Amino acid sequence: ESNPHLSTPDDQIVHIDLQKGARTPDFAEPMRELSHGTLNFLHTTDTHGWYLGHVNQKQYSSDWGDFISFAEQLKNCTAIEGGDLLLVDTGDRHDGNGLSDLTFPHGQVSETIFMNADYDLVTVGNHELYEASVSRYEYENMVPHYGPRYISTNVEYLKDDNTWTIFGNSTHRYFQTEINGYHVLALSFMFDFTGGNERVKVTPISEMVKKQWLSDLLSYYSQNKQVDILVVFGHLPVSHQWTEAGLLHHYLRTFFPDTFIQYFGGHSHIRDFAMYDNRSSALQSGRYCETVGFLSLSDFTSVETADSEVHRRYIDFNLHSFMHHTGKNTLSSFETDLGSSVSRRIASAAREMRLSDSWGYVPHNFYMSAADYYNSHDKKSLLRFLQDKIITQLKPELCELKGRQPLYKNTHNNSRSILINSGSIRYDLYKGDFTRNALFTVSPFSNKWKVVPNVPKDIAAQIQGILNAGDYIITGASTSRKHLPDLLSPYQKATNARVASAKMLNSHLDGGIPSMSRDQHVLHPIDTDKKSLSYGYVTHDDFGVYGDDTIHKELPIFRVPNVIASFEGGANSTRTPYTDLVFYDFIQDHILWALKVACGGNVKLYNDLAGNVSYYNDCSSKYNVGHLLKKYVQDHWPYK
Ligand SMILES: O=c1ccn([C@@H]2O[C@H](COP(=O)(O)O)[C@@H](O)[C@H]2O)c(=O)[nH]1
Repeated sequence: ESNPHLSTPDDQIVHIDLQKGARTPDFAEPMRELSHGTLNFLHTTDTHGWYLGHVNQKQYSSDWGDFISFAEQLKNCTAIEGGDLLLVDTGDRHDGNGLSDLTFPHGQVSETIFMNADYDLVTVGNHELYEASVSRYEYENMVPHYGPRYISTNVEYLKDDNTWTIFGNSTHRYFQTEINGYHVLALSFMFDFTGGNERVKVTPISEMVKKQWLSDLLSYYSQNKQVDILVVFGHLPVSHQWTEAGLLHHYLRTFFPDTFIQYFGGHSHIRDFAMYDNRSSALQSGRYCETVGFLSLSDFTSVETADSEVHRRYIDFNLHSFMHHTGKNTLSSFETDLGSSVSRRIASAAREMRLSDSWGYVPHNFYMSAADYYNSHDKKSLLRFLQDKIITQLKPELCELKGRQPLYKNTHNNSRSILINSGSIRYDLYKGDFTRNALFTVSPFSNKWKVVPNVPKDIAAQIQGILNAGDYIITGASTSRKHLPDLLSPYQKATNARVASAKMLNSHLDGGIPSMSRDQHVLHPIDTDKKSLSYGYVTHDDFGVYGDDTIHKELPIFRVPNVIASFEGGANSTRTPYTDLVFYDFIQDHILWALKVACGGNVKLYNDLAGNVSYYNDCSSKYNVGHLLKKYVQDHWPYK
């Protein structure tokens, strides 16, 4: 690689500090600068345990130790220019990476790595709320570690003495910044999450705005205290389409009509920036340690002065970006003692967990939304690959239920269709070693498999179509599925929304180019030399298309289906007219809903089918999608 920094004696250190097998970034990539203000923020969200970095992707190959060095160095840089720097995290710190998911509870080791970062504001995400053991660990370790800096305004925790308390140190934090002495009032709100365990409670924003105690608190601060800025951070998307964000902003403005409000969001895993009015802005900083969000403000304290200056950057999570923005050109001058000790700690945790054990070599990248599932020739579609090659390896087997339930046998040679929700697929599969870590990154969920046996073929053939159809069918059906969890992840929903808006824009401009990005239509100085650019984020937000620090070529995006479905015909000669419908237990309610729709008025048929649902394979730690992938890699892509 042409890397001026690595030609120094320091190059050896690069290889020590990047985690095992990790690729060095391209230090020649073109970069947009940060513009410092008097109040600056670094924001992370939805890290999901990726503290090891993305070893197969040079663009995101830094680890959490590098991030800690970056934050420390940037704090020095902004201080020299007379600015404060605050660090903010908006939750979801596990589920999706071996480092966090190989321990019980999830996050037991990875949280201790995360906690080395000196956050000023930390809060809880929905992934801290699914499992009671995880919520307890978070409440008993992370909350005391960050003390007054860990807050939540609308999430509560049930303590052992059976009393409810706020999930954090307080509902708010009021403090002064170190350098400029700004008076900050911080609040934290999570989206309306209903899937939590029995020890947690989320009060939706629509209910919060009616709470007397909250209105008393806001009145008190607005009338009795100096508030230079309201910082509202939480596990909640910042998009204009997310109605809870608009409701919250409208409510806060009734107490603080002129105060600058800075929002930080998360959950939908995208890079995003929005302006809600001319004295507020909102930043969302992606996912999985791919992005560090940077936001700076100047002239924001008084409505009388000139317009506030707002600047945002989405920083790629690699050493090139981190060193560039802190003006360091050797690794030894960049790394801090704490940063390098955290890198070493991660390496030893990864060794203990054997995260880099690998079973074969993935020959090329497979993409969830950057390849077209609907094009059967698109060899890079992860969803099509999973559908055609991976889930078809499933066999009936019982683990927990062994001896308690008969093992399913396809005695009549039925055909078989296996369905999974696309939301269970969390990340692309990249070219390179298929490691233990990849078992968790592509699909971390430990779901079990169920079967509806003997479904008439014409009924079975409709299920995927019904589940993938647009909302108009769903709301029009007599049996609404509104109460059911989303089949898509929030990220996939955001992707589909982007595809839809790009289609609208394209059809408006030139008669319709399916699934092309808007970047095609934006005149951009760097478009002239796209060949030399690498693929990566090109973010479209309320400020335009220049927010990403590294100048990339944009990957195409394609619509993601709600569910994917394999179909295996069985041997022709003796095939029955029935199909066994096999699916992840997470989507059982959806399957039954779709079955009911497909059965139409034939209530008896539906009742007979639904009454026969049983476990097909309950060995989740051996047969979930991650493990089926591993089996395929061992059989088809072993090391030579
Ligand atoms: O067991 C599970 C749990 C969740 N999902 C999918 O994930 C989203 C939730 O997204 P988060 O970003 O994790 O909050 C849910 O809607 C499902 O699509 C799953 O497939 N299996």
